[in-house]
Amino acid sequence: MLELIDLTKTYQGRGRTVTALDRLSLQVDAGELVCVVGPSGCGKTTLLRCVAGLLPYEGQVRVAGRPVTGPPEHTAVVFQEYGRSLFPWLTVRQNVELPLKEKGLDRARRTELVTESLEAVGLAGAHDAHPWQLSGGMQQRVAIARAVAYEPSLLLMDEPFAAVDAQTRADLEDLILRLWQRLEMTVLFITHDIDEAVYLGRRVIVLSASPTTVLEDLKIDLPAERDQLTTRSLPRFAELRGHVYAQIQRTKQ
Ligand SMILES: Nc1ncnc2c1ncn2[C@@H]1O[C@H](COP(=O)(O)OP(=O)(O)OP(=O)(O)O)[C@@H](O)[C@H]1O
Repeated sequence: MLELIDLTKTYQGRGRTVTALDRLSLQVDAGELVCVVGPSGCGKTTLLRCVAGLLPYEGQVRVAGRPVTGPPEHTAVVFQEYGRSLFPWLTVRQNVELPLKEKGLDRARRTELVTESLEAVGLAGAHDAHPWQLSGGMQQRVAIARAVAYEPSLLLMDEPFAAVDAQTRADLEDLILRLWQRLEMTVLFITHDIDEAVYLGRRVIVLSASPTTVLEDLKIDLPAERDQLTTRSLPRFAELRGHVYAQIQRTKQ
């Protein structure tokens, strides 16, 4: 589904060249949920933006076999800044519906998808609210509803829960797990939170410090059914998070 081969990204500016990604290779199969972690500034956002077709790059990025030269088809992105990703002058319903109009779906199908997705994220009663009338966690739910209503085969998430409180974050993590299982999407989830990566991911990709490449591709051998309390108290969970933590510390030395 997703293939990165020798992906390299350099930023040029004011006489300075930053190599954010250095011949990074990675493969994600259809239907996988893969988390990417790494030290601050290592290029996680850069990686996601290359895959989303928002940045030029060197090397190869392919989604469903096609080279990425712009936003790939059947792909949705959820960013960290929910405040900036929703249109404040549109209602919740209109925000979720907009990409469906662009996709050319008829009104009946759009209504069906908007209703279903808002229900799935627990916002069935908020259709006519404006984003600024909602809490941060609710706004991020709208952004998630908008992404899943689009019925993407690839969902890209860039630290989507970094700005919400711990309780909301746990709820949103479980929401993503449910939606992923139900909709059979491929999910690439960027986070700086090691616990979150181990809890959500079936694989965790640990990135090195800049110039960045893949330091480890770790299979998360926890039971498939995850639960905030049970999963996080498993000895294996503690082992895996300790291992990833040590790897990231090592990259900082
Ligand atoms: N537009 C830009 N121009 C120049 N350098 C940039 C630009 N965007 C990012 N960089 C540099 O590229 C590197 C990777 O940045 P990026 O934002 O992708 O990292 P990150 O891992 O997502 O960071 P964080 O964990 O802090 O969110 C950093 O050294 C950053 O300074």
